[in-house]
Amino acid sequence: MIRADHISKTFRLYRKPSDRLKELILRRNYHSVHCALHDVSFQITDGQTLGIIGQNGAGKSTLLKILTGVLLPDTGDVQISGRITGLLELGTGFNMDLTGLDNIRANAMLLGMTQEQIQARRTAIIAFAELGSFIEEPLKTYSSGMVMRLAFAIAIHADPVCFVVDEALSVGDAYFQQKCMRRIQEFRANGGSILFVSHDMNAVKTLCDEALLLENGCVIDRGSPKAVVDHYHAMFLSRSHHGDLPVAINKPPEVIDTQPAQSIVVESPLVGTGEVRLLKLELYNAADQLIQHLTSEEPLRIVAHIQTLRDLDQPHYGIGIRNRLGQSVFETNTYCMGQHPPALVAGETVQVIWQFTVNLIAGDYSITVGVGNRPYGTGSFSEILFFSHDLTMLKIETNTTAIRYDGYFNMHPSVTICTPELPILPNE
Ligand SMILES: Nc1ncnc2c1ncn2[C@@H]1O[C@H](COP(=O)(O)OP(=O)(O)OP(=O)(O)O)[C@@H](O)[C@H]1O
Repeated sequence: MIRADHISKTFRLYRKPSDRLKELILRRNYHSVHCALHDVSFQITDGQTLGIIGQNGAGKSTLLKILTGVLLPDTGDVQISGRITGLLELGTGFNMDLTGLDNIRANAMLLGMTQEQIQARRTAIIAFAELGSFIEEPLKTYSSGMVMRLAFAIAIHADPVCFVVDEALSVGDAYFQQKCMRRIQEFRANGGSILFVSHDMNAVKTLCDEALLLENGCVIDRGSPKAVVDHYHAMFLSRSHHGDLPVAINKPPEVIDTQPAQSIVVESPLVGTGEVRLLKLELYNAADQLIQHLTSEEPLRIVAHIQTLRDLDQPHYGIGIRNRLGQSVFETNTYCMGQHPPALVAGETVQVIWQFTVNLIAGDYSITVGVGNRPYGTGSFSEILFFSHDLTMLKIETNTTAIRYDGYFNMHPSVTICTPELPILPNE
């Protein structure tokens, strides 16, 4: 179990290195203070995977350094019922002049392993790292991927209670990354906790039990990975908004509304200015019946009734389908489709009708709706008027007449089996 209570950390920033010396000698203030973490508290239980997300400079690395004992907090307390290891600051504790073998001993000691433990694990560490004869060469001859292999092998064999998985893992090649991920899954299955720090939001949604969003050193959200990642995306979306009215970010729903959403008025979308309202969102099958269930491979019609409260000169409409984990399986908008929807005047209502054949594997899906004005680039909007996930639920059932397949979509493959022709022997 890991418990962080009210962790805060500030750094002193000096304009020039000489300012530190001046401050010491002249006893005057030559620094400004930067608060990297402010009153951060959380707990990770055994076997839990906690995702930590946030934009560059949000405070993720500082938090990890405090948890792993590399940095001391100014205030607050960390309690860990064992060892926490990971790839943090790749190469920390390695001596580049020593061989891989010598570094195993030195690094494992730094992690607090006893001589007996090091001796017992040495062979397994060497075997896991797969460095061949390089294990007897100095680390300065290693590539960064090779250093990562050694660091991971030591860290995972140090009997941690919590393992930190961060972007440093991506230094490894695809083969070794997969090997590491398998080992991490094993560690987790055996009750180990994982702190997952990544900018890969799909991985956060897939791997984590819970996520924590850091912004300017503060925890601004914590909850299901899907909801927290939505909040994170909403922050980015709202930054691209340049409309007259400010865009508001609302808390995304934790639970998808499973009631038929024939008449929903979404007053507070995930992101929106309040200038556009979604009055109704309806799902229809081929027989024109309002539905929440559909058989895979059948046509679906989604009708979004949208009202604008102000004039829109270049409105565009977006639609998305997400799976149970909140991963986008399909999304597009009228701008990306090369459409030019007509301008709208204040008070006007439009019906945006989307039609698909749903070639999705059976499961629970949800619908995302967006409305923007004034598109630019490859599909961004100067004004984000309405954007919300999980507005209604769609349950896709297996189509027993379709082929059996695994994955996300039925790609409707065709297959040809060729028998190699017999070689033609040259005439003699
Ligand atoms: N040693 C330091 N001295 C001064 N400021 C620091 C120091 N370490 C971090 N900071 C500052 O603290 C803030 C948080 O940095 P941190 O590295 O924790 O962010 P991060 O969320 O890990 O970012 P990234 O996603 O880019 O890795 C940043 O503004 C950074 O400039």
